[in-house]
Amino acid sequence: MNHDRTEPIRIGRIDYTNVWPVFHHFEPELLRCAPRLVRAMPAELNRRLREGAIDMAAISSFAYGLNSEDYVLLPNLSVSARGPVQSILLFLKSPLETVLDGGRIAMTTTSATSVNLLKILMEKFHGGQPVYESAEPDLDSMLTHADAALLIGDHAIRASWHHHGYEVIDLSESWYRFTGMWMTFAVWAVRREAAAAMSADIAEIYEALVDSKRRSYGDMRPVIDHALRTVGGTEAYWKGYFEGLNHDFGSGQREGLSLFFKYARELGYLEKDVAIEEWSLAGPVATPAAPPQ
Ligand SMILES: C=C(O[C@@H]1C=C(C(=O)O)C=C[C@H]1O)C(=O)O
Repeated sequence: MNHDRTEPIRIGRIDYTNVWPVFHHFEPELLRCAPRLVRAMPAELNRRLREGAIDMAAISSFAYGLNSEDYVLLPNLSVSARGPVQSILLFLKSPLETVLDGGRIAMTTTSATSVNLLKILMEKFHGGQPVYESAEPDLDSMLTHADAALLIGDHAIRASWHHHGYEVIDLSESWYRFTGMWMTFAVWAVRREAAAAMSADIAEIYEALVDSKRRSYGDMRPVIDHALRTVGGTEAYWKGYFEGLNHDFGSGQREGLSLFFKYARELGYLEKDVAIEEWSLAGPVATPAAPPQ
C-alpha cells in the first residue's frame, strides 16, 4: 500500500507523553504540505509504516532495525535516555532470581524496542531464561498470571504512581549500568519511496519538528502543563520526567543503538546486521538555488 501522490503525506505520532517535546509545537495545519497525523501506540505505528499505510512516523527503534532497508531516519530526532527513563518499567511480583530461572514475564503489546531490550538484559546480562508472553498493558491482569510485567510509556508511568508494592526495574537504567551507553527507544523513520517522491514535504515537516523540539527545550513549561492537565501527576514528576528524556540523535545515541542492534542480532532477535542510514537534507529545501546563468 504505497502512497497515492494526490493524497496528503501521512505522519504517525506515538500516543505517549514521551514524544511531546517534539510534537507539542508542531502544527500540521499550518504547513504547506498539510500532512495527515495518525496517533497510535508504537507497535501499531510500526505495523502501519511497514505496510505503507503511513509514510513517516516516530516508531520503535527495533522496528527500524527489522526493516532498515525500507526506511531512512530523520536526523537528530529520537526518544532516548542515558540512565533512568521512568517509563520503561519491569514490575516484579516474584524475586528477580525466580523470574530469571524460567519465570513468566508478561510484556506489553504496545512495544517493540523494550521487549527486546528486556530479553537482552535478562539473557545476556543476567544469564537468565524467562518465558515471555504478550499481554494487554494492564498491570493487575498481567500479574495474575505472570511473575513480572513490562509496561512502557504512559501505561508504565500511571502504574508507577500506584502503591502496588512491587519491586520495579527501570530498563533504561539497567542498560546504562551494564553498557555505559545511551538507549534509543524511538526514531523518526521515513519510507524510502516517500523520501524519494516527497522530499520537499519531508523537509518541510522535518524543519517543523525540529523547530517544535527547539521551542520545547527552550521552555518545557507548556509541555509540563499539558501533561498535568491530560495525564495527571505532579509538576515535579513531569519536570524530572522530561529532564531524563532526550530527543536528539547524535553520535552517542547512534553508538548505543548500534550496540543494541548488535546484541539483538547475537541473541537471534534480529536476523541481519543493521546499517543505520539517515536521510540527507540535500533535498530541494536544503539545496541552494542554482546561480543565474
Ligand atoms: C521511552 C519510551 O519509549 C518508547 C518505547 C518504544 C518501544 O518499546 O517500542 C517505542 C516508542 C517509545 O515511545 C516510552 O515508551 O516511555
